[in-house]
Amino acid sequence: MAFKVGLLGVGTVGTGTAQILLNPEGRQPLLQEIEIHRVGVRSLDKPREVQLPPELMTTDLESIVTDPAVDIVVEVLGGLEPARSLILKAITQGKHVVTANKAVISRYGAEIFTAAEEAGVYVLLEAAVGGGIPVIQPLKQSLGVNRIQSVIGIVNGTTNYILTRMQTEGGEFSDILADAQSLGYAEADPTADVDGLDAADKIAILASLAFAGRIKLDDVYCEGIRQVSAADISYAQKLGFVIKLLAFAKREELAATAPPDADLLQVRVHPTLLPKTHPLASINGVYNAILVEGDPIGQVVFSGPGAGSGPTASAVVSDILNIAAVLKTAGESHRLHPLLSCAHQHYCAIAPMSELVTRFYARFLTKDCPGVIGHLGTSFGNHHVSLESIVQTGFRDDLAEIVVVTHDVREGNFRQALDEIRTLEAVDSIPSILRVL
Ligand SMILES: NC(=O)C1=CN([C@@H]2O[C@H](COP(=O)(O)OP(=O)(O)OC[C@H]3O[C@@H](n4cnc5c(N)ncnc54)[C@H](OP(=O)(O)O)[C@@H]3O)[C@@H](O)[C@H]2O)C=CC1
Ligand SMILES: N[C@@H](CC=O)C(=O)O
Ligand code: NA
Repeated sequence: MAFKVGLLGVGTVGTGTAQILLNPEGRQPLLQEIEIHRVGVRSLDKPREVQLPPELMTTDLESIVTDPAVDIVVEVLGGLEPARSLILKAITQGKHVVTANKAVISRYGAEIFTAAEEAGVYVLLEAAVGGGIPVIQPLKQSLGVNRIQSVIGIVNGTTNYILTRMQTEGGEFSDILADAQSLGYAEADPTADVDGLDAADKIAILASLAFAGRIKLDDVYCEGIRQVSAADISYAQKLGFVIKLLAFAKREELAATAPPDADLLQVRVHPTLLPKTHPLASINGVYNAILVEGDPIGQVVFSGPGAGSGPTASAVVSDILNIAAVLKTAGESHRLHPLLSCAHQHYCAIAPMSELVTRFYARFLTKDCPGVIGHLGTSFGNHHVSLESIVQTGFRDDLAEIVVVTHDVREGNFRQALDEIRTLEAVDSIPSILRVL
């Protein structure tokens, strides 16, 4: 029996997917039983890097998801629509779905997984987080017996590539972004990468799996890398840190003033100063890594290429293979495999950022007058913010530049201190505020 795939999209990921499926030799033997039956694209005239028989190609994507011969629909179109509608249509037609689309899953996961459960089909999404890195299935299966405490990851290849190159060669942000686009790492609209939205989609998905509940994307705090300047990268380096865009999902120890709700999660994305010795600090370029901490396993790090054609296709095809394997062994009348399907019902409660307890790095530009450092210290003290270091690092445009690193502090208190500092006559501006791990 051959399993028939309807492939929606032959861009970066679709091309890699077709290349694996068309060249099964030397891989898992079951791949030889999977064939590409139909292929949907936007333009039939576009030159393609993979040779696909022209009679398989169509621009009528709906005809693929309703084709009775198709067993598995692979959605690698990107964007919200028509991807969401086509996934839902495929499900109601009884097709299994494989998708790399974290934007659709993080927004419409509840609707999609409910429909899939009702229809008795799988929706697998290994490629949606960490590209080629196996992390979704390990969270569902191999780590399923653990109580997860935290998931911390570098989950966006484009921004990690940009930050790494800014750090190593001090290049211009826009030139480096253009390189990331030409390498196929960036989203069609790269603001999703740069502004942290892609990482927010991904951590919402990981949090949902790790903490067995649904996550409202609006609850995920999100800051991108636009505000990270060459000056911050350089100061961070001198202080023993690297700057990474980190995504966090954790049962956070909350400040004493927080509501006594033991199950509050922190789910957030922001650039972070990371000690150079931290396991995620050496993850560079398009590489991603996800550090999972659970009981009783302790810490596990998953790392590998987080974007790009071949690596992402590896994850897509592994999902196709998983479905084919289950269908082959279970036959037509199978029930959904509980370690492959997804059936969360309740929504997780997310703690407000004001209750987060973390260290901060802040850079101030001030008039160069006596007592400024003292005034800053007093304002921080007024709001119970204890400082680890405060140094005048030099001058910028005739203004004194002062860099502060705090001890652990409740974010709400730190923000109040900054509000007071902004009113100080000597303070010109606060160009950077970054959290420190
Ligand atoms: N690129 C990467 O490294 C990674 C991407 N992903 C995800 O994979 C998905 C695909 O990304 P990627 O391959 O980079 O995207 P591309 O833009 O490279 O490819 C998109 C493909 O879908 C087709 N397509 C898009 N919209 C339509 C439409 N309305 N009708 C018909 N065809 C359409 C395009 O057709 P045509 O070729 O004719 O224009 C193209 O073949 C996204 O969800 C992305 O987030 C996940 C992990 C990594
Ligand atoms: N644009 C994304 C692609 C993979 O998900 C990234 O840069 O990580
Ligand atoms: Na993955």
